[in-house]
Amino acid sequence: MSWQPRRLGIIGGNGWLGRAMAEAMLGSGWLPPDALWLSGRTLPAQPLISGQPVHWTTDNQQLLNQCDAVILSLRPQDFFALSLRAENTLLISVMAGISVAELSAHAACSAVVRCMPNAAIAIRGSYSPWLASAEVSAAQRRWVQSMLSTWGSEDELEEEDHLHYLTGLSGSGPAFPALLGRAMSEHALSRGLPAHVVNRAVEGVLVGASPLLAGQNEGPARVAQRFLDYQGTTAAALITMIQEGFEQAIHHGLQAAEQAAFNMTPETMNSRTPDSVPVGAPRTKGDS
Ligand SMILES: NC(=O)C1=CN([C@@H]2O[C@H](COP(=O)(O)OP(=O)(O)OC[C@H]3O[C@@H](n4cnc5c(N)ncnc54)[C@H](O)[C@@H]3O)[C@@H](O)[C@H]2O)C=CC1
Ligand SMILES: O=C(O)[C@@H]1CCC=N1
Repeated sequence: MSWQPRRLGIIGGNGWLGRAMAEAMLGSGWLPPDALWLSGRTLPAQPLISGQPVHWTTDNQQLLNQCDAVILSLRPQDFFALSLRAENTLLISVMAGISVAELSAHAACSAVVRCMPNAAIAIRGSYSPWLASAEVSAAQRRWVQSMLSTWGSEDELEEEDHLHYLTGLSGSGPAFPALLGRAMSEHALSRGLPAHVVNRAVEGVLVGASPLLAGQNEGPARVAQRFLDYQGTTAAALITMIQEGFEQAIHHGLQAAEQAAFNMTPETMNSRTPDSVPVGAPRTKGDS
């Protein structure tokens, strides 16, 4: 048996992710524009890139009345101020750190899905792990899978802790190669190379070489080892980077993101600064 909502809504539909999700679902032909409702605090200054005639509203209740599946795509710190009753709605959250239990309690809704896409939705290349409350039926799960497939690839998870962890690893996704690229650019520019050459060299590394790593389990580890075994100039760079703490910095960064996701409470949401979540700090929410 299949499940199909009459209409799908996105609360926060004018944001970075909201617009990207809408474009992906429309652009793939998965959703007709008339079946999509988007809400924002104000009506958008710009239509969707695709120019498709979707419904826009500033009234979240109107959106809820129209739609039987609704994606929550507002910032976590705006969630608890949102007045929401979604009893008969399949509620799908992309928000970092707001648990299934919190979603369910705040929205008076038992059928809840959490997923964690990343900014690569814009090119339909997101990896989006997700999990569902027990009240989400098998048919609804299949529908969720098909929706997430328009954003890129997906995996259903069993444990919410794993979603908190992946909020950093894959949810932050494009930010990490971007940081690597920034460090490489800064160094090359400091050595006097022309900016256009630096830009093309870094893009070649991050974008051109990435397909080398695609689709292979353990791919990055094998590729790195092959260069280490070669014992050439690349190994000189890798050995120095490893000795200088490259991997430790990555591990600490992922741990900091996990802690930030796990400890997202109304108190921490508005007060997070780069050093406000110490690495290795004890977990404070939940019992695991
Ligand atoms: N940007 C990213 O790369 C990722 C973001 N996320 C999650 O996605 C969610 C959305 O993130 P972004 O799109 O980046 O944020 P954003 O700030 O670009 O968009 C949020 C939108 O929600 C709107 N909004 C706030 N309160 C509202 C209300 N009461 N009713 C209707 N609209 C309201 C804002 O005006 C804004 O347009 C966040 O919870 C974030 O944790 C998850 C994975 C990746
Ligand atoms: O940086 C953030 O808070 C969002 C949530 C997960 C990835 N990006």
